[in-house]
This record gives sequence, C-alpha cells and structure tokens, in this order.
Amino acid sequence: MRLFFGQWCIPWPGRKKPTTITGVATTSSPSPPPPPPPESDDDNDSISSAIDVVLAVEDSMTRALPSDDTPSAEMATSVDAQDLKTLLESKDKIIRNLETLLQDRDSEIQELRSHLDMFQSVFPFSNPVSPTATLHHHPASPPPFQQPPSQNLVAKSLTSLLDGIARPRKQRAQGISAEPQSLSTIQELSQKKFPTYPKNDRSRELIKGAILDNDFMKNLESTQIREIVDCMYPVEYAADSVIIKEGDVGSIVYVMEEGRVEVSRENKYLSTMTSGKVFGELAILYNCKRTATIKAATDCKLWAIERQCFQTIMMRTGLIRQTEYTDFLKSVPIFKDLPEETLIKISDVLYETSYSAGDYIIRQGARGDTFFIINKGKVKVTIKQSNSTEEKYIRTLQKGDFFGEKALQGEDLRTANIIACDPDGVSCLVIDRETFNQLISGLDEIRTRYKDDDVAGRISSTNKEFQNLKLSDLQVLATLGVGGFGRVELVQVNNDTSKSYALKQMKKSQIVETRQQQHIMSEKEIMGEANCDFIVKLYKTFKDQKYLYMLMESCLGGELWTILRDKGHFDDSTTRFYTGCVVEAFDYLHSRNIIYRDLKPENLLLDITGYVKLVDFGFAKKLQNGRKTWTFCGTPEYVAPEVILNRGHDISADYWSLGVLMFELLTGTPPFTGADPMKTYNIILKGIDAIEFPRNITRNARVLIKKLCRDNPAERLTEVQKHKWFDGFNWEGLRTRTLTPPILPVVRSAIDTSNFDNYPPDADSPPPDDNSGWDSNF
Ligand SMILES: Nc1ncnc2c1ncn2[C@@H]1O[C@H](COP(=O)(O)OP(=O)(O)OP(=O)(O)O)[C@@H](O)[C@H]1O
Ligand SMILES: Nc1nc2c(ncn2[C@@H]2O[C@@H]3COP(=O)(O)O[C@H]3[C@H]2O)c(=O)[nH]1
Ligand SMILES: Nc1nc2c(ncn2[C@@H]2O[C@@H]3COP(=O)(O)O[C@H]3[C@H]2O)c(=O)[nH]1
Repeated sequence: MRLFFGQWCIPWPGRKKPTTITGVATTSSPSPPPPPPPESDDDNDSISSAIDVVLAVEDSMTRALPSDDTPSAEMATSVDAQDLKTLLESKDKIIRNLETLLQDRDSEIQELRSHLDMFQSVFPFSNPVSPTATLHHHPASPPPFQQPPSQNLVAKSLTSLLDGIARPRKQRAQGISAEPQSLSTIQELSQKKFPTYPKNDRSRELIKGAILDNDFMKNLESTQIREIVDCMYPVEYAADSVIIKEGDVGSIVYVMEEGRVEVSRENKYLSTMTSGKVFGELAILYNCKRTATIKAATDCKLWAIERQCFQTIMMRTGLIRQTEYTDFLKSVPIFKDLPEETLIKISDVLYETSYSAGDYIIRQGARGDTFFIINKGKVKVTIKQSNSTEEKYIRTLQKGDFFGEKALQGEDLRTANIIACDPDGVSCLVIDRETFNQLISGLDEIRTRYKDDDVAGRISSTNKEFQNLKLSDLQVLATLGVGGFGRVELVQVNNDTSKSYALKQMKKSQIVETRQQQHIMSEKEIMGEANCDFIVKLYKTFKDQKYLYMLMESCLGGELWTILRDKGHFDDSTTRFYTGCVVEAFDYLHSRNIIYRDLKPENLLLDITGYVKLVDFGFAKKLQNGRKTWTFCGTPEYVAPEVILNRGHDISADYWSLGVLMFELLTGTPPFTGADPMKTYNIILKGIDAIEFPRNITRNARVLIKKLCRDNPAERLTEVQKHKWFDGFNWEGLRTRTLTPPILPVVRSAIDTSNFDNYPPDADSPPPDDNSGWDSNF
C-alpha cells in the first residue's frame, strides 16, 4: 500500500507547466534544447517526454513555415499539413498519457482513502480533528496543515484527506485496546490443532503475498504466516452476495483468490478489491464490529480463516517458543534452582544461532561475551595446551548442555574451543553477558522486593467514611476531563464545599460495545487496592442502569499534559522530579506484578502540592508471575515494539514508555511520532537509535532514555533510581513529600477548576440501559 503523503502535497502537474509550450510556440528563434527531465517521479517523466515531442515538432514547424521573403504557397501548404498531422498526433498522445495518469492517480486516491478509512475505523484518534480539539493545540506540534494554493481537484481532495489525519500531540492522545476474546493457557494454546487445507504453490504464494501487502498484518513472523496459509480453507461467493456486513460481529478473515468485491460504508462506495488482497482483518485484529460491507461484484473464490484459529496462531508462536526455551533452561545445571518466572524471563532474551559441522562456535583465546545452551546437535570441546600445537579433545556436549559460562563469570578470554560436530548441524540458544548479568541481578532483587502484604483492599477497610455514601449525595460542580467512556466531574458531598472529589462516569453500553468490561473491572480492582501516594486513590464505586461511577480523590493541579502544552517543554530537573514520581508509582505497581500500560502526560495529574499522581488504570493488569499479556493497548506514541509486534509483553513495556515520557517532557514531543498510528508504529520499530536527540537533552538523560527504550524488553533498565541522571536526586524527600516540587499549581479552593480546560456541556443523548449484569462485581 503506498502512502507518500509528501509527494501528494505538490499540486499536480505543477512541475511541467503548459505555459512552457505556449512560450516556445510564439517565438520564431531556434528553440533551446529541451531541459533535462526531472530526476524523480515516473509520471512526470512521461508527461515530460510527451511534451518534449510536441516542443520539437512545434519548433520544426516554426522554422519550416515560410517567412515573408520566401513566398512558396505550395510548399508551405504541404509542410503545414504534414507537420500539423504530427503535431495533432503528439497532442493526442499527451492527452492519452494524461488520461492514463489521471486514472492511476484516481486509483491511488481510492487506495489512500480506503487506507485512511481503515485506520479511522479502528483507531478513533485518526478521526478528523474535532472543533473542540483546537482547544488543545500543542505548541510543539507542527502548524496545522496548509492548503496548497492549487484549485486542482486532485490536490483538493487529498488535502481534505490529509486534514483528517491526526497530527502528533495536537490533542490529547487516546488509548486503544484490543483484547483477544479468550485468553487461554499455554498448554491449551500449544496443543490446539486446527485442520489444514491443501493448496497449490500459486495459492500459497498469493495468500502470503496478500498478508505481506496488508499494513495490519505484514509484521507477522514467517511461522505465523505459514500457519495461517496452512489453515485457510476455500469458500466461494456468487456475484451480488454480501460477504461481510458492516456492524456485524466478525469471525472470519479472508484472502481473495479470484473475483472482485466492492467495499462500502454507510451505503457509500469506498473501493474495489481484486485478487491478492486481505479483508475482514480489522474486526478480528482490533476486536471491533465489521467496519465496512463487502459485496461480491463477480463470482468470488476466497480463502478464509476463523477468528479463533487466527488469534491462536497470533498468540502461540511466542508462547510456544517461550515454553520450549524455559524447558531447556530447566535442564541447564546453572539455572536449575532458579524459579520458573526467572527462567521464563531468561528465555525471553535468548536468541537462536545455527552452525554446520566443523564450525568453530568458540575459539580458545578469543574474547567472549556469550553464553550458549545447545538446542540441537552435538559439539566437541578441545583445548590447546600452551606447550603444544595440537588440540586435545576434552568432551562432547549435546542438547541441553551449556558452554561459555566463564565469559559470564567475568572471564574475558575463552578457555577452550567449541566445535560443531553433528552432521545435521547444531543449534544453540545464546544469551549475551550484559543481558544475562542484568537480568539475573534484577530478578534477584525483584524476588526480594516482592511484597504481598497490603492487598487486603483499601476500599473496604480504610474508607468507612464512604461506606454509606449514595450517588444522590453527590453534587456535580464542573467537568474536569472527558475520557473514552464519559466525563470526569468535580463533585462535592452534601454541599460541603471544603472537600471535593473526582467522579468518573462511564457509559455501560459503550464499555460493552468496545469489549472493555474486563479492563474496567480490573481498573476498579487495581485502583481500589492501590495504596501509594503517587497513584490517585479510588474511594468508592457506584453503578446504575446506564453508568458505572468511580469516586476518586481530586487532583486540582491539572494534567501534566496541560502544563507541558503551555510551557513547551521542561528542563532537566523539572523532568527529573516528574519522572521520579512515575518511578515511585511504577515501583509500587511492578512489585505487585501490575503493569500500567498507559503512561503519558495526560494521565499524570498534579495534586495541590505539585506532586504528580498516576490516574486512569483502564489498561492496568495484574500479571501472573513471570507471565506475559497479549492485549494490544496503549497510546500509539507510547507503545513498546513488542506490543506492536504482538509478541507478548510485561512490565518492561512500562519502562519503554517511561523513556518516551522523559523525551516528551524534555522536548514537548514524543520521540516516535508519525502522521498516523501506523507510521508511528513503523518509526517505533526502527528503534531509539534512529531518533535524533535535540541538544537540550543532556548526555545523562539521553543515555537513560536509550537504556529504557531498548528494543529487547529484557535489556531495559529497571533500576532507574540508580542511574547517573538521578545522581544526587533526593528520593527520600520525594517519598516523604518534603522535596519542593518544580511547579506549584495555583488552587484557590477545593472547588477551583481553573487548572483544567473548559468542557462544553454533554450534548450526547443518554446512553441505553444495560441491565445484563456483567458489572455485578463493580
Ligand atoms: N482524580 C482526578 N482528579 C482530577 N481530574 C481527573 C481525575 N481523574 C480524571 N481526571 C480528568 O479526567 C480526564 C479523563 O480521565 P481518565 O483518563 O481517567 O478517563 P478515561 O475515560 O479513562 O480516559 P481515556 O479515554 O483518555 O483513557 C483526565 O485526563 C483528567 O483530566
Ligand atoms: N473500514 C474499511 N474497511 C475496508 C476498506 N477497504 C477494505 N476494507 C476491508 O473491509 C473489511 C470489513 O470488515 P473488517 O472491518 O473486519 O475489515 C475491513 C477491511 O479488511 C476501507 O476503505 N475501509
Ligand atoms: N576450560 C574448559 N572449558 C570447558 C570444558 N568443558 C567445556 N568447556 C566449555 O568451553 C567453553 C569455552 O568458552 P569459555 O571459556 O567461555 O567457557 C568454556 C566452558 O563452558 C573444560 O573441560 N575446560
């Protein structure tokens, strides 16, 4: 799929103007040689050569035409007729070229529009910028897109398309989430077998090509693609039948083998798709309803795969690999006493290497930084004595054995040779020194730090004050914010203006529609149990037929996002203070195996003293020891690569986002920022080393950001407090709240909302009732 937005900004066909022709035709002097064609853009090249032909013909005509002092009417007429014919043919050629070009551009526009529509269908933040969004113009973001001066229709329609694309940080970023329908255990997933369907090589290639051509699926691993290809079964649809109906719950992904389908939305034609295209992937990948209708325009032959089979394939590759590696590690003596979760962690950092018989995997005397576990085949250990040139055979090692441990124990030089000696080749699992040391020491500490003492639930025990409180006792004073499921209001209890609270009100119907029930329950549970000064406290929950409510402490200093928006960026020490608050909140959560997953300045609120607290636990999740989670959620600019690649993620994803936060606080813009989410994801996948750091980021800050934003989750720094950037930082002062915050918000009373943006009254009609009972535990 092509998305050259920059290219489209040039008003077509601006580079070769028709005026050039007019200009040459009116001159009677010999024409200069045509200018060299532009270096890029095939389309313009073809116009250019067609135009050059006309120029040459017109030029020769001009020169051949009788001048006043050579009057030969006969000759003039014959030259006239011939050259005129050539001229007309050339003009005709230009017209045909231009028509072809227009058709090409039309289909590109259609493709682009369809592409955009697909993004907008699944990512609500790529919707056209709403009028209220102008309230939140971010100073550091680029100026709003300028209309090109051309009135050309092509340019105009593209301009309006481009206007619909979300620009970085212009408005508050919205979180996204897609929870697989049922999360199964590793055993279930790995044992699950799906029938495979025979197909010829041409069909296999076609399906593979369709997947690689699809922006939402092209990042799948080759094993996943192979499994999908195997499991796809043939289906046929007669012309005019509806294959997918907009709004339905989708359960099948298709690849088109033969035929033509038409895509429409709200009865408006969107595009036509032919052989070699995937469709129906959005509803399955993003757990939403069908975003468009697909109707067979001719008889169609398709390949199909069911949701469950598709999702299982997506999830199990990583899981099976992790399980296999973990099992291996259990057979390695040095690891045998480590707990399961540590082994799982280690298995995440392993990578696999292969050798042919006779290859030296390790050479005695060489420097070494890697530790190996044999996964397949046998190796020979030999040692060369200093007084001999001969290599002495020591032993043979096989599957499950390890070698290279001396490097990890701090020895620099290899003490023996390791030679692959299996005719079928050798495969090893490898860990590098840095990862190994970092991970083991880190996990040791994690184990000792792990506390389970205060999970009793603060809501029930300590908040007797709110025990008898009813929803009707609350009075709404103002709106503090608008979230995905409704508004957050500032409220008081029984007209007591000396205290205020924040009441988050969420539409039940919308929660169900977006399948976020599980997330909301976990938000209540995690916030309710959390007892940390750096996390907004949840006092009580309510529900009625239409809404769920969460009564929280109010943080009247406003969002850190608003302050950043107004200031542009923060200096090193301001950033350090806010990052420190987040580190404290993360330490609290992570030591309880809770992953937060939605770090961004919008979710950091200042209390009246200027300390920040984490809010919005909609994506937070308690993980089983050492296990990962697969939900695609977060905010595009902040998601870690493993989330994008669907490889499973754990608390290390939070450290990635901490690096992103530091960068955004120091510069005003997150490091990975594209014109649309898919571009942002592609930039994220290129890694932090591809990002240019502005000069105002100090060396220590840069080093820390890079250590947090490592591609490999296991390599990310987790002991952030000890990093050089925090040297001299008063952690104790932060914890005891005696450290002076960099910004003291002005809050005049318990009901002063001046640090929040203004929100117009809710214009939406009330949501429908939902009495289905899914929220009985809320
Ligand atoms: N305890 C609070 N005190 C003050 N303001 C709050 C509080 N909780 C939420 N807000 C305001 O309301 C906004 C939305 O709240 P929150 O992020 O929890 O809602 P959400 O529906 O989960 O949002 P999103 O869709 O962005 O995830 C916050 O960004 C903040 O401005
Ligand atoms: N929303 C949308 N879907 C499209 C478009 N073009 C093709 N599609 C496909 O139409 C499918 C309808 O069902 P899904 O939402 O599952 O996935 C959608 C896409 O695969 C388009 O322009 N917009
Ligand atoms: N020095 C030594 N290394 C051995 C022997 N048997 C297996 N090895 C492995 O060979 C490896 C060579 O690289 P290292 O020195 O890092 O670690 C060594 C051991 O893991 C042995 O008897 N002596």
